[in-house]
Amino acid sequence: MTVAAYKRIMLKLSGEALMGDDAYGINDDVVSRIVSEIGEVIALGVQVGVVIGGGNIFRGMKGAAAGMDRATADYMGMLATVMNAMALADAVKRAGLSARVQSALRIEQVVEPYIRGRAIRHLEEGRIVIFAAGTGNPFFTTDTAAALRGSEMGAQIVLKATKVDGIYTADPKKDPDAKRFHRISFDEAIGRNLEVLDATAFALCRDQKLPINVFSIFKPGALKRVVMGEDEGTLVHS
Ligand SMILES: Nc1ncnc2c1ncn2[C@@H]1O[C@H](COP(=O)(O)OP(=O)(O)O)[C@@H](O)[C@H]1O
Ligand SMILES: O=c1ccn([C@@H]2O[C@H](COP(=O)(O)OP(=O)(O)O)[C@@H](O)[C@H]2O)c(=O)[nH]1
Repeated sequence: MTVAAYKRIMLKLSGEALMGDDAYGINDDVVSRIVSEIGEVIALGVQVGVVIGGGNIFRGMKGAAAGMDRATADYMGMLATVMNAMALADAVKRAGLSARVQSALRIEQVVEPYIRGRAIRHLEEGRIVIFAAGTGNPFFTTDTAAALRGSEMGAQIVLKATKVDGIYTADPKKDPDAKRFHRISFDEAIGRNLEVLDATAFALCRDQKLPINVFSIFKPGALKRVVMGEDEGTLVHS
């Protein structure tokens, strides 16, 4: 029998990645593929929490840059993550798996509020818990929400599925000579000011000794490889 390296994981899915090649919103094929990959790790007996982004619909910084009040724009960004969470949960259910959405902002006619003990119970029951509305606070990101919920849930690792296949010496979209790290320590990642995750998320994970793996959301099978402890993407360690 194949044995996963982790019993409980916190997966951060970028909102923008859900768009696929579309200009906006949620691409059904992309979401179905992600769901089937999550299904593969659930089948290994791994408990899966998901923190979902909202960048495909609204980003607070963009609103603020256009002259909006930053906190107002950030609340709009958090609401965008609730829509993504609902779409993902719906796709999970269509795939025959079980999911619950918990929101950091109260919106109870729509989804459950975030209640830590209840979320842990859902995970123990084998349900995928989708954490919506980030941390519930403006001026934060969903990367930080993944670090926070990962810590609260007692996850053994935070997995950031994103547009690049790991952490590079510089932004690989801007610098073609950038080299990928297989492993990097928190101190080095923070010291080098690498922008692939925000500093708050890095710092929280470092304090909690919660490792992070950054890998490509577009690479089929990458999630399972990470969960099996194989060399995939970049591991950030203490
Ligand atoms: N050193 C780096 N290594 C890898 N990616 C980097 C680095 N610096 C900046 N990036 C950029 O960070 C992006 C991922 O961060 P972000 O856009 O916040 O992702 P997400 O939407 O998945 O949260 C990548 O698409 C990449 O262009
Ligand atoms: O704790 C949080 C998490 C998110 N956001 C807002 O929600 C938006 C969408 O989240 P994010 O940019 O992290 O999504 P992603 O990049 O993963 O698509 C952000 O731009 C912020 O405006 C916030 O204010 N607080």
